[in-house]
Amino acid sequence: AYYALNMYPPIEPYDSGTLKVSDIHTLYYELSGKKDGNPVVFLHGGPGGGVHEKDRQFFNPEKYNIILFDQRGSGKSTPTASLEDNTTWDLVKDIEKLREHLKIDKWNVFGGSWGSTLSLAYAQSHPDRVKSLVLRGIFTLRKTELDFFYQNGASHLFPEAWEEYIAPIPEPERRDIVLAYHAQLNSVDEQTRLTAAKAWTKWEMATSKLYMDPEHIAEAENDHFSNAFARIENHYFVNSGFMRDGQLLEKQEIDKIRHIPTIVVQGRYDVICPATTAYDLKKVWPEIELHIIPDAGHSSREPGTSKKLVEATDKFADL
Ligand SMILES: CNCC(=O)c1nnc(C(C)(C)C)o1
Repeated sequence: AYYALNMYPPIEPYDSGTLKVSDIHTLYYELSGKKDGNPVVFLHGGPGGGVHEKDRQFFNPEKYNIILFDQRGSGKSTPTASLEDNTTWDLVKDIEKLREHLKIDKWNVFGGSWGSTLSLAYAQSHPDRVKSLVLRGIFTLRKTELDFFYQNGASHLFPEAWEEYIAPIPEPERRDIVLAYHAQLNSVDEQTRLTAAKAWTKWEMATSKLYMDPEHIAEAENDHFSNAFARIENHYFVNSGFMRDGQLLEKQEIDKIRHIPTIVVQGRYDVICPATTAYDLKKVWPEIELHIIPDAGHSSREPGTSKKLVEATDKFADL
């Protein structure tokens, strides 16, 4: 329950809406907490993961105006799972469109996993709009990062789940599993797409916590969630996030955001976004506060991680 994770109690939005951001894409967003409070925008993971009602609970609702939205093709945004006009830089533009739509000048940014990737890309593109950054499970989509989780690395720690993940891929295609999945996730045959989407998603859900969580794993059985999550993640990964390898960690990029108060929370046993990337970020950006949680994996909702994330948002609540 939320108190065991040191999170704030469940709350309902005080408002929600949709925002048309391109010829085909419309975003779903929702506002919670204090209407005229300190604004914070939550950038969800995946990409393609969508927001979850529990994501509102990382923030003090008496202090923050909490803004959650589903990125292109994710969650309640439409068209679901669409890969058209769906790139990192389209999402960065969407965040600015949402900020202007909500008449916000500057805001705090919170993101984990892919959400940390997008937070860094957004801050480096619009540093003057970012009051603070709280990042979890640092992910910068370098080839080494993708290879570790999707080709050869995490597979050594979760051999049972790995066997299920590679099952849909014929042996000869296993030398590039992400590419092989791209073919199946974009197949003309709907059943092929769905089978691949569930196997892809189950691999991530099975490995996201220090202790495997059957309830979390069962979320992969949700067709709508898995289809969007798998198709959009795979699309971004085969395109290397539409960035140069290591771009977000380049000194010239970090110099643009070095002044922004930033707290990073990283699980020691995160096998999806291993701690080495958070450490590389710290080496190029020593000004950040880096907390490595000794008994956590990748998920935002493991006790040590959620406690530290709430401490971080409490620290920035009056900025
Ligand atoms: C490689 N993807 C990591 C990521 O962004 C992620 N992992 N789990 C999630 C959800 C919480 C959205 C399922 O996102």
